Amino acid sequence: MEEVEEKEEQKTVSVQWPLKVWSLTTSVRTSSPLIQCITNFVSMDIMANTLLAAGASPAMLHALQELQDFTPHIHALCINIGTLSPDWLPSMKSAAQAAAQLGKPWVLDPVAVFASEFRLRACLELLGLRPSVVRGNASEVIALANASTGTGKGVDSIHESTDAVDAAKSLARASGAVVAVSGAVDIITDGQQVIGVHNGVAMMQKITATGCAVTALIAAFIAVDPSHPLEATASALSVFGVAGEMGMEFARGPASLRMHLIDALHGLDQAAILSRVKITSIE
Ligand SMILES: Nc1ncnc2c1ncn2[C@@H]1O[C@H](COP(=O)(O)OP(=O)(O)OP(=O)(O)O)[C@@H](O)[C@H]1O
Ligand SMILES: Cc1ncsc1CCO
Ligand SMILES: [Mg+2]
Repeated sequence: MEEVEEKEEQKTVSVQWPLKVWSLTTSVRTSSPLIQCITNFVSMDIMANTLLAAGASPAMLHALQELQDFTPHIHALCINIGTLSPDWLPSMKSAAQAAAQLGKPWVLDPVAVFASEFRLRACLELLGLRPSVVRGNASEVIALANASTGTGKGVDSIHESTDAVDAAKSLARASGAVVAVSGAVDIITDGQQVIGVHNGVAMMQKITATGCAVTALIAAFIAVDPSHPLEATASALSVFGVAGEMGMEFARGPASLRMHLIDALHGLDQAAILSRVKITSIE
Protein backbone atom coordinates (compact mmCIF):
# COMPACT_ATOMS: atom_id res chain seq x y z
CA MET A 1 0.00 0.00 0.00
CA GLU A 2 2.80 2.38 0.97
CA GLU A 3 4.55 1.53 -2.26
CA VAL A 4 1.43 2.31 -4.32
CA GLU A 5 1.04 5.71 -2.62
CA GLU A 6 4.66 6.51 -3.30
CA LYS A 7 4.24 5.66 -6.98
CA GLU A 8 1.07 7.79 -7.19
CA GLU A 9 2.92 10.70 -5.67
CA GLN A 10 5.78 10.30 -8.12
CA LYS A 11 3.28 10.27 -10.97
CA THR A 12 1.74 13.59 -9.91
CA VAL A 13 4.99 15.45 -9.30
CA SER A 14 6.73 13.99 -12.33
CA VAL A 15 4.91 16.24 -14.87
CA GLN A 16 6.87 19.48 -15.13
CA TRP A 17 3.87 21.26 -16.59
CA PRO A 18 5.40 24.47 -17.98
CA LEU A 19 8.20 22.51 -19.68
CA LYS A 20 5.74 19.94 -20.98
CA VAL A 21 3.49 22.69 -22.36
CA TRP A 22 6.43 24.42 -24.07
CA SER A 23 7.66 21.15 -25.54
CA LEU A 24 4.22 20.36 -27.05
CA THR A 25 3.84 23.95 -28.29
CA THR A 26 7.11 23.66 -30.21
CA SER A 27 6.16 20.19 -31.50
CA VAL A 28 2.95 21.59 -32.97
CA ARG A 29 4.95 24.39 -34.61
CA THR A 30 7.63 22.11 -36.04
CA SER A 31 5.47 19.21 -37.20
CA SER A 32 2.44 21.32 -38.23
CA PRO A 33 -0.16 18.54 -37.92
CA LEU A 34 -3.02 18.45 -40.42
CA ILE A 35 -6.29 18.78 -38.50
CA GLN A 36 -9.57 17.95 -40.19
CA CYS A 37 -12.45 19.90 -38.67
CA ILE A 38 -16.08 19.00 -39.20
CA THR A 39 -17.49 21.94 -37.33
CA ASN A 40 -20.27 24.47 -37.05
CA PHE A 41 -20.69 27.48 -39.33
CA VAL A 42 -20.10 29.95 -36.48
CA SER A 43 -16.73 28.51 -35.46
CA MET A 44 -15.06 27.79 -38.79
CA ASP A 45 -13.12 31.05 -39.00
CA ILE A 46 -11.84 31.33 -35.42
CA MET A 47 -11.07 27.60 -35.35
CA ALA A 48 -8.99 27.67 -38.53
CA ASN A 49 -7.19 30.84 -37.42
CA THR A 50 -6.47 29.39 -33.97
CA LEU A 51 -4.93 26.30 -35.56
CA LEU A 52 -2.86 28.37 -37.99
CA ALA A 53 -1.63 30.69 -35.23
CA ALA A 54 -0.51 27.66 -33.23
CA GLY A 55 1.40 26.32 -36.26
CA ALA A 56 -1.04 23.54 -37.22
CA SER A 57 -2.71 23.08 -40.59
CA PRO A 58 -6.53 23.28 -40.54
CA ALA A 59 -8.89 21.82 -43.15
CA MET A 60 -12.64 22.27 -42.86
CA LEU A 61 -13.78 19.32 -45.00
CA HIS A 62 -17.06 17.58 -44.37
CA ALA A 63 -18.43 16.06 -47.58
CA LEU A 64 -19.05 12.35 -47.19
CA GLN A 65 -17.83 11.83 -50.77
CA GLU A 66 -14.29 13.07 -50.06
CA LEU A 67 -13.57 11.47 -46.68
CA GLN A 68 -12.13 8.35 -48.28
CA ASP A 69 -9.52 10.39 -50.14
CA PHE A 70 -8.79 12.95 -47.47
CA THR A 71 -9.10 11.49 -43.96
CA PRO A 72 -6.20 8.99 -44.35
CA HIS A 73 -3.84 12.00 -44.64
CA ILE A 74 -4.86 13.84 -41.48
CA HIS A 75 -3.06 13.76 -38.14
CA ALA A 76 -6.17 14.35 -36.00
CA LEU A 77 -9.87 15.04 -36.40
CA CYS A 78 -12.14 17.50 -34.61
CA ILE A 79 -15.91 16.96 -34.66
CA ASN A 80 -18.23 19.69 -33.41
CA ILE A 81 -22.05 19.47 -33.52
CA GLY A 82 -22.73 23.22 -33.04
CA THR A 83 -24.97 23.73 -36.06
CA LEU A 84 -25.90 20.10 -36.56
CA SER A 85 -28.42 19.04 -39.17
CA PRO A 86 -29.28 15.44 -40.11
CA ASP A 87 -27.34 15.55 -43.40
CA TRP A 88 -24.03 16.25 -41.59
CA LEU A 89 -24.25 13.33 -39.20
CA PRO A 90 -23.21 10.58 -41.67
CA SER A 91 -20.01 12.52 -42.47
CA MET A 92 -19.23 12.97 -38.80
CA LYS A 93 -19.74 9.28 -38.08
CA SER A 94 -17.78 8.11 -41.12
CA ALA A 95 -14.87 10.45 -40.40
CA ALA A 96 -14.77 9.35 -36.75
CA GLN A 97 -14.89 5.70 -37.79
CA ALA A 98 -12.13 6.22 -40.33
CA ALA A 99 -9.95 8.08 -37.81
CA ALA A 100 -10.43 5.32 -35.25
CA GLN A 101 -9.61 2.61 -37.81
CA LEU A 102 -6.51 4.48 -38.97
CA GLY A 103 -5.34 4.92 -35.38
CA LYS A 104 -5.63 8.72 -35.54
CA PRO A 105 -6.87 10.64 -32.53
CA TRP A 106 -10.18 12.45 -32.72
CA VAL A 107 -11.91 14.89 -30.39
CA LEU A 108 -15.60 15.62 -29.87
CA ASP A 109 -17.16 18.97 -28.96
CA PRO A 110 -20.76 18.25 -27.89
CA VAL A 111 -22.07 21.82 -28.38
CA ALA A 112 -25.47 22.32 -26.71
CA VAL A 113 -25.98 18.57 -26.30
CA PHE A 114 -28.51 19.48 -23.61
CA ALA A 115 -30.69 21.43 -26.06
CA SER A 116 -32.49 18.59 -27.86
CA GLU A 117 -32.96 14.84 -28.08
CA PHE A 118 -31.54 15.05 -31.62
CA ARG A 119 -28.21 16.43 -30.35
CA LEU A 120 -28.09 14.06 -27.42
CA ARG A 121 -28.66 11.00 -29.64
CA ALA A 122 -26.03 12.21 -32.12
CA CYS A 123 -23.47 12.72 -29.36
CA LEU A 124 -24.14 9.33 -27.80
CA GLU A 125 -23.63 7.70 -31.19
CA LEU A 126 -20.38 9.63 -31.74
CA LEU A 127 -19.24 8.77 -28.23
CA GLY A 128 -19.61 5.10 -29.18
CA LEU A 129 -16.98 5.67 -31.89
CA ARG A 130 -14.34 6.20 -29.19
CA PRO A 131 -13.12 9.80 -29.26
CA SER A 132 -9.74 10.38 -27.61
CA VAL A 133 -11.05 13.53 -25.94
CA VAL A 134 -14.43 15.14 -25.27
CA ARG A 135 -14.27 18.89 -24.50
CA GLY A 136 -17.37 20.81 -23.49
CA ASN A 137 -18.59 23.43 -21.09
CA ALA A 138 -19.94 22.30 -17.71
CA SER A 139 -23.60 22.03 -18.74
CA GLU A 140 -22.65 20.01 -21.82
CA VAL A 141 -20.54 17.56 -19.84
CA ILE A 142 -23.24 17.15 -17.17
CA ALA A 143 -25.90 16.50 -19.84
CA LEU A 144 -23.72 14.00 -21.70
CA ALA A 145 -22.70 12.15 -18.54
CA ASN A 146 -26.36 11.81 -17.50
CA ALA A 147 -27.61 11.26 -21.07
CA SER A 148 -30.29 13.87 -20.41
CA THR A 149 -31.33 17.18 -21.94
CA GLY A 150 -32.46 20.48 -20.42
CA THR A 151 -29.41 21.62 -18.45
CA GLY A 152 -28.05 24.66 -20.33
CA LYS A 153 -28.90 27.92 -22.04
CA GLY A 154 -28.63 27.79 -25.83
CA VAL A 155 -24.96 26.95 -26.34
CA ASP A 156 -23.90 28.45 -22.99
CA SER A 157 -23.28 26.79 -19.67
CA ILE A 158 -25.40 27.50 -16.61
CA HIS A 159 -22.91 25.61 -14.42
CA GLU A 160 -19.36 26.22 -13.23
CA SER A 161 -16.71 23.78 -14.43
CA THR A 162 -16.12 22.73 -10.83
CA ASP A 163 -19.79 21.58 -10.64
CA ALA A 164 -18.99 19.05 -13.36
CA VAL A 165 -16.02 17.18 -11.85
CA ASP A 166 -18.01 14.04 -10.95
CA ALA A 167 -19.86 14.10 -14.26
CA ALA A 168 -16.56 14.45 -16.13
CA LYS A 169 -15.04 11.52 -14.25
CA SER A 170 -17.99 9.25 -14.87
CA LEU A 171 -18.14 10.24 -18.55
CA ALA A 172 -14.42 9.54 -18.89
CA ARG A 173 -14.79 6.13 -17.25
CA ALA A 174 -17.83 5.19 -19.31
CA SER A 175 -16.43 6.36 -22.66
CA GLY A 176 -12.70 5.74 -22.31
CA ALA A 177 -12.08 9.34 -23.44
CA VAL A 178 -10.24 12.09 -21.62
CA VAL A 179 -12.91 14.62 -20.67
CA ALA A 180 -12.22 18.36 -20.45
CA VAL A 181 -14.64 20.89 -18.97
CA SER A 182 -13.84 24.50 -19.84
CA GLY A 183 -14.51 27.41 -17.51
CA ALA A 184 -12.75 29.72 -15.06
CA VAL A 185 -10.72 26.64 -14.14
CA ASP A 186 -10.56 24.06 -16.91
CA ILE A 187 -10.99 20.55 -15.54
CA ILE A 188 -9.36 17.61 -17.33
CA THR A 189 -9.78 14.00 -16.30
CA ASP A 190 -9.18 10.48 -17.53
CA GLY A 191 -11.55 9.15 -14.89
CA GLN A 192 -8.75 8.76 -12.34
CA GLN A 193 -6.57 11.87 -12.25
CA VAL A 194 -8.19 15.31 -12.25
CA ILE A 195 -6.13 18.26 -13.48
CA GLY A 196 -7.00 21.96 -13.23
CA VAL A 197 -5.84 24.62 -15.69
CA HIS A 198 -5.97 28.09 -14.15
CA ASN A 199 -5.26 30.21 -17.22
CA GLY A 200 -7.50 32.43 -19.36
CA VAL A 201 -9.66 35.50 -18.81
CA ALA A 202 -13.44 35.76 -18.33
CA MET A 203 -13.77 37.93 -21.46
CA MET A 204 -13.03 34.81 -23.57
CA GLN A 205 -16.64 33.76 -22.94
CA LYS A 206 -17.77 36.90 -24.76
CA ILE A 207 -16.19 35.77 -28.03
CA THR A 208 -18.30 33.19 -29.80
CA ALA A 209 -16.69 29.80 -30.44
CA THR A 210 -13.61 30.17 -28.25
CA GLY A 211 -14.63 26.82 -26.78
CA CYS A 212 -14.86 25.32 -30.27
CA ALA A 213 -11.45 26.78 -31.12
CA VAL A 214 -9.76 25.32 -28.06
CA THR A 215 -11.23 21.89 -28.85
CA ALA A 216 -9.49 22.06 -32.24
CA LEU A 217 -6.28 23.15 -30.52
CA ILE A 218 -6.59 20.05 -28.30
CA ALA A 219 -6.75 17.98 -31.51
CA ALA A 220 -3.48 19.60 -32.68
CA PHE A 221 -1.75 18.89 -29.36
CA ILE A 222 -2.99 15.30 -29.30
CA ALA A 223 -1.79 14.85 -32.86
CA VAL A 224 1.79 15.44 -31.70
CA ASP A 225 1.50 13.38 -28.49
CA PRO A 226 -1.23 10.80 -29.07
CA SER A 227 -0.14 8.52 -26.26
CA HIS A 228 -0.59 11.22 -23.58
CA PRO A 229 -4.08 12.63 -24.15
CA LEU A 230 -4.45 13.99 -20.60
CA GLU A 231 -1.22 16.01 -20.78
CA ALA A 232 -1.86 17.16 -24.35
CA THR A 233 -5.39 18.32 -23.49
CA ALA A 234 -4.32 20.24 -20.38
CA SER A 235 -1.44 21.79 -22.34
CA ALA A 236 -3.67 23.01 -25.18
CA LEU A 237 -6.15 24.54 -22.73
CA SER A 238 -3.31 26.24 -20.86
CA VAL A 239 -1.71 27.63 -24.04
CA PHE A 240 -5.06 29.03 -25.21
CA GLY A 241 -5.64 30.55 -21.77
CA VAL A 242 -2.16 32.11 -21.71
CA ALA A 243 -2.81 33.61 -25.17
CA GLY A 244 -6.07 35.02 -23.79
CA GLU A 245 -4.28 36.56 -20.80
CA MET A 246 -1.62 38.12 -23.01
CA GLY A 247 -4.16 39.28 -25.58
CA MET A 248 -6.23 40.90 -22.82
CA GLU A 249 -3.33 43.25 -22.07
CA PHE A 250 -3.95 44.94 -25.45
CA ALA A 251 -7.71 44.38 -25.85
CA ARG A 252 -10.50 46.90 -25.42
CA GLY A 253 -13.34 44.39 -25.60
CA PRO A 254 -14.28 40.99 -27.09
CA ALA A 255 -13.63 41.95 -30.73
CA SER A 256 -10.11 43.19 -30.12
CA LEU A 257 -9.44 40.32 -27.69
CA ARG A 258 -10.22 37.89 -30.51
CA MET A 259 -7.54 39.55 -32.63
CA HIS A 260 -4.97 39.92 -29.86
CA LEU A 261 -5.52 36.36 -28.60
CA ILE A 262 -4.69 34.99 -32.03
CA ASP A 263 -1.63 37.27 -32.27
CA ALA A 264 -0.47 36.20 -28.81
CA LEU A 265 -0.91 32.51 -29.67
CA HIS A 266 1.22 33.00 -32.75
CA GLY A 267 3.96 34.85 -30.85
CA LEU A 268 4.08 32.79 -27.64
CA ASP A 269 7.65 32.27 -26.48
CA GLN A 270 9.26 30.07 -23.89
CA ALA A 271 9.48 32.81 -21.24
CA ALA A 272 5.73 33.51 -21.45
CA ILE A 273 4.87 29.81 -21.22
CA LEU A 274 7.24 29.10 -18.34
CA SER A 275 6.05 32.07 -16.30
CA ARG A 276 2.30 31.86 -17.02
CA VAL A 277 1.29 28.20 -17.29
CA LYS A 278 -0.71 27.32 -14.19
CA ILE A 279 -1.71 23.66 -14.04
CA THR A 280 -2.41 21.82 -10.80
CA SER A 281 -3.47 18.38 -9.73
CA ILE A 282 -7.00 18.59 -8.28
CA GLU A 283 -7.59 14.94 -7.30
N1 LIG B 1 -14.26 32.73 -16.27
C1 LIG B 1 -13.25 32.38 -17.07
N2 LIG B 1 -11.98 32.71 -16.77
C2 LIG B 1 -10.96 32.36 -17.57
N3 LIG B 1 -11.10 31.68 -18.73
C3 LIG B 1 -12.35 31.30 -19.08
C4 LIG B 1 -13.49 31.62 -18.29
N4 LIG B 1 -14.58 31.11 -18.89
C5 LIG B 1 -14.15 30.49 -20.00
N5 LIG B 1 -12.81 30.60 -20.13
C6 LIG B 1 -11.99 30.07 -21.23
O1 LIG B 1 -12.66 30.38 -22.43
C7 LIG B 1 -12.56 29.33 -23.39
C8 LIG B 1 -13.96 28.89 -23.85
O2 LIG B 1 -14.59 28.25 -22.79
P1 LIG B 1 -16.18 28.19 -22.63
O3 LIG B 1 -16.44 27.43 -21.39
O4 LIG B 1 -16.74 29.57 -22.73
O5 LIG B 1 -16.54 27.32 -23.89
P2 LIG B 1 -17.92 27.08 -24.63
O6 LIG B 1 -19.06 27.42 -23.72
O7 LIG B 1 -17.90 25.73 -25.21
O8 LIG B 1 -17.78 28.18 -25.79
P3 LIG B 1 -18.37 28.19 -27.28
O9 LIG B 1 -19.57 27.30 -27.29
O10 LIG B 1 -18.68 29.63 -27.54
O11 LIG B 1 -17.32 27.68 -28.18
C9 LIG B 1 -11.77 28.22 -22.69
O12 LIG B 1 -10.43 28.31 -23.11
C10 LIG B 1 -11.89 28.55 -21.21
O13 LIG B 1 -10.77 28.16 -20.47
C1 LIG C 1 -23.59 30.48 -31.12
C2 LIG C 1 -23.55 29.12 -31.68
N1 LIG C 1 -24.69 28.48 -32.07
C3 LIG C 1 -24.48 27.27 -32.55
S1 LIG C 1 -22.86 26.83 -32.54
C4 LIG C 1 -22.40 28.33 -31.89
C5 LIG C 1 -20.99 28.69 -31.62
C6 LIG C 1 -20.61 28.53 -30.21
O1 LIG C 1 -20.72 27.24 -29.74
MG1 LIG D 1 -19.03 24.99 -26.73
